[in-house]
Amino acid sequence: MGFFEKFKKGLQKTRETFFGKIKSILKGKKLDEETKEEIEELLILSDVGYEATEYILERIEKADGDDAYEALKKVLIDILRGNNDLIISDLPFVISMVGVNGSGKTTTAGKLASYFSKNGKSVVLAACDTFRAAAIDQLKVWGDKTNATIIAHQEGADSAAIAFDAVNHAISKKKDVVILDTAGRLHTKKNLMEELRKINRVIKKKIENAPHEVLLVIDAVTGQNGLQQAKVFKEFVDITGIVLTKLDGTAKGGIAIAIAKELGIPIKFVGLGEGIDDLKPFDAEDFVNALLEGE
Ligand SMILES: Nc1nc2c(ncn2[C@@H]2O[C@H](COP(=O)(O)OP(=O)(O)OP(=O)(O)O)[C@@H](O)[C@H]2O)c(=O)[nH]1
Repeated sequence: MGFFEKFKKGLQKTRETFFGKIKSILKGKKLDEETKEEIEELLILSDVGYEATEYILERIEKADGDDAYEALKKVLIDILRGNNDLIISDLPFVISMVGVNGSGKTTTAGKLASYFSKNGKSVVLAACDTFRAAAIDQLKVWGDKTNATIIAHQEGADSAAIAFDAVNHAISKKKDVVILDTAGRLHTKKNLMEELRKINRVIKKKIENAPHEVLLVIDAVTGQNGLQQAKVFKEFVDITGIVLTKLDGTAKGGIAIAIAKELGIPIKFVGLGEGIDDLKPFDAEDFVNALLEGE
């Protein structure tokens, strides 16, 4: 299945419930009071959020053309587009996965390992979430599936030491990509943020520019709550990209637009299912087309 087909399938609920209705309301028309209210409601219900919704409507009004639908499409693409590609600039390239428990971090680390392997890269997966024994086992299963090397210590071990080992291993064995699966929960928020910073400090001793990417994993199903969590992480950690997971499980996929607009951080990948191939590099145009016109 091509990327666009994947987007279409993954966004089916959001399209059928909300976005798919927009074309018949706006195509070939100007935005008037009545259509404006209809669109506003659809956007808000799909978790686009108040701020982004008002911005979108304002932009359509300013566009002042005869086709409000095309104007809307353009605004959505503008909001979502920018720095969406993950470019491997240095070797070994270190990616840190952060986010709350259950957001899909470990699964996404595994899917990313598969994605890079398929693109001819050798991968090291580091089980830095030592808060939960199951997370370590889960990552080991992904290691088997993807041919990635797993670096893990026992439950409760120092996560920065594991990250350090993983980076060392990658340097000495000339591996291409290191993916750090960090903890999503510790006893306090302060502990968690301290731990993430410590991991960064420690790996910088080996590779100055690492981590090259810090990907914040957000569960789309949690909608506006996920956005609030993201704001907390953003305060403490330099996030370089978002992975929005479980888009297939929600009708409120409009959260992608709220995230891009309010956080100003590019979406780099989206999770469109539980399977190993269900993680896709983000493409704003394909995403918007799949959102608005699936059929
Ligand atoms: N439908 C769907 N399910 C997903 C997607 N991504 C992850 N999941 C599921 O979400 C659940 C939680 O994923 P995990 O990877 O365990 O989440 P986590 O953030 O690592 O959580 P902890 O390991 O508890 O820290 C699993 O059942 C995954 O299969 C997605 O894109 N679509």
